[in-house]
Amino acid sequence: MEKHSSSWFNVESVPEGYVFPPETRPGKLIAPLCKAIPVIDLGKSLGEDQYDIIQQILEASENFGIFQVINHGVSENSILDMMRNFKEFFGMTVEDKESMVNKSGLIYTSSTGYAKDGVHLWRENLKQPCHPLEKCIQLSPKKPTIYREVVSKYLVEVKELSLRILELISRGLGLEPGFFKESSQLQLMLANYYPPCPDPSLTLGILRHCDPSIITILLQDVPGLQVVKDGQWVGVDALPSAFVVNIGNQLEIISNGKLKSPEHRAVANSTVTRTTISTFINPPSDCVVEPAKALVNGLNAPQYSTFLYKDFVNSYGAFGSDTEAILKQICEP
Ligand SMILES: O=C(O)CCC(=O)C(=O)O
Ligand SMILES: [Fe+2]
Repeated sequence: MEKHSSSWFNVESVPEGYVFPPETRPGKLIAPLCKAIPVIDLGKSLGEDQYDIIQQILEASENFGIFQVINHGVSENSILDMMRNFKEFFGMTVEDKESMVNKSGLIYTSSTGYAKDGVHLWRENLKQPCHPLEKCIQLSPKKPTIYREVVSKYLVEVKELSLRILELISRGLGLEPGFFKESSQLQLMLANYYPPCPDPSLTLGILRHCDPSIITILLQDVPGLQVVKDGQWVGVDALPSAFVVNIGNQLEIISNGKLKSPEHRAVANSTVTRTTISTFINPPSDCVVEPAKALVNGLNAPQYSTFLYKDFVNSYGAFGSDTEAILKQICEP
């Protein structure tokens, strides 16, 4: 077991335990920021442009599986406070951070304590369960002092945004209003902290994966998120006050493969710290997941079988983040 240090990343070269094999590391090739990923103005989704916004969301979800939203209704203060809160949280000593999270469900992971296939990720992270929110917040860190107030306000606002986007998607797919009510009940938040890295071509902040959620709403302060588009890694720009919306595996399945859940990863950079907050909208564990009946007919055979969400999640133990293997095992029709 390596010894925890409050500054594992203050090094001149990348320690051996953080170097990924050539086939998984980012390498020297820079993934260009992809300007074609749509930026959708949700401010227009309430008025007469609603139909147009729904089409933009569906098109982006089919072509990229990812898009950004602006004028989304989450307050500027909430966004700034969240970033401030988590920069302060991750700036504390490892001992302080660890002392605050020995509560059920709340998990702090320093990079030194966690290895994926024997290699450490270039990040620290904090997993914050959110359901039910009032109870989870009572078990949240007390430091920074703004933590509980800021995080609970943000989560309420982001939940509202997530449900709004799902409602637009259900209309676009031709499903009945409230279609996602049951499958979108559980919120889960991850705060990620990627310090500057002496050689980002060798390391990874998060390995290539698809999110096992319905959708994910990501806040990022600087670029570092990459998605696979037409077989190539491309970067997702960090726009001020925008959210990145990611289609999760479950939504791909419910839409019978019409909407795509993109493979993505996070890379570090050599100059600045990157902080991101992922908020996942997940089904409850006993939720039955399957292609929506309205989308399956004589011309459109089901692409996936019916399964329980918990079986999908539990298969991560056996398959890691190999989504193809999970889909084959759990939901091949
Ligand atoms: O930090 C990022 O850019 C990506 C985070 C992510 O993919 C996740 O939390 O699932
Ligand atoms: Fe992700």
